[in-house]
Amino acid sequence: MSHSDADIHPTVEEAADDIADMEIRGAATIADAAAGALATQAEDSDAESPESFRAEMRAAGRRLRETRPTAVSLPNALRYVLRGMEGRSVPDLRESVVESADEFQRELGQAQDNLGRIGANRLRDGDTVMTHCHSTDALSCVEKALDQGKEIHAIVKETRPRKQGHITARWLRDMGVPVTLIVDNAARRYLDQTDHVLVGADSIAADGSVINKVGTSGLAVNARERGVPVMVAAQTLKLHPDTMTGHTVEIEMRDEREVLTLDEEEEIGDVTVENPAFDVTPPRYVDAIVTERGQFPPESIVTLMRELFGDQQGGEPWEE
Ligand SMILES: O=C(COP(=O)(O)O)[C@H](O)[C@H](O)COP(=O)(O)O
Repeated sequence: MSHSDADIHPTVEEAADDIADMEIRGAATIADAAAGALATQAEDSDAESPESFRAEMRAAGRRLRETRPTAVSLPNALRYVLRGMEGRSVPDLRESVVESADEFQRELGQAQDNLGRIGANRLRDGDTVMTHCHSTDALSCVEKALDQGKEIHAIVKETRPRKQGHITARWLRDMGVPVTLIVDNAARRYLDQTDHVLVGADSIAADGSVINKVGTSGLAVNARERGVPVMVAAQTLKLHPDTMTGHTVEIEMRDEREVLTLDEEEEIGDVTVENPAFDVTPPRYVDAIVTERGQFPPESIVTLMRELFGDQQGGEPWEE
């Protein structure tokens, strides 16, 4: 690496590209990768002064931050690691970043395990869950239920346009769960055979709204109409601190080519394609948000947010 103040490590560039291209995807996995990339930036830095080290870390943080806007786990991870940066010399700063990234990654894994155990208690022996997209937090609940000796079945929504349902189907098969894969449009029909809708979250807002893969809100409304409870598995890393002061969560709009190929467009003719990646499920359609700190009705999540973020003031650590 050269000695310029804002040198971004190739590992950070690669992680940022992979997050933007969804080679690395899912809120928890994105956060884990971002923390790991910051640790590499720190470890390999040849900055000669504390100022240039800090400038490098901020530049790396900004590069990662700009990849995808909706999953708050990403800025929450960057805040955790960069706020842990302390020391007066480059070696001290380096050590603090590496330690803080390590601690973040350990806590993330631990939170997912704890959340899984709490969520598993909602599932009974023989239950069928319906999933949407691919959520490691949601699958942790199924895994822990299996550990408790329960038999669980899954109806897995394909999840157009990227078909993350295929990843979920593979993970569940690896756990030994019988899987029925359905197209998204069949979900309402199969709710009659479903005991729980089980999804993850990219962000949870202060009013208890759940921001998750587009299609989650329609599924939740249908589930309410059919009397099927909706369970959202989301570790506290998914709580969005800015929403406590009235900010809304930005919904990522992705490339139209995920929906319509060039060949298809040539056949149809010129049309406008909209491809929002996420949507907002209002709290009244959600029965429980399961976190590593316990399960909450969505309306009361703000209390937990105040406890966790109440004292956080000031600018973003990658902008300072
Ligand atoms: O919506 C998605 C992934 O969207 P994308 O595929 O566009 O990233 C997942 O449900 C959440 O990120 C939660 O996942 P996890 O529980 O693993 O954090």
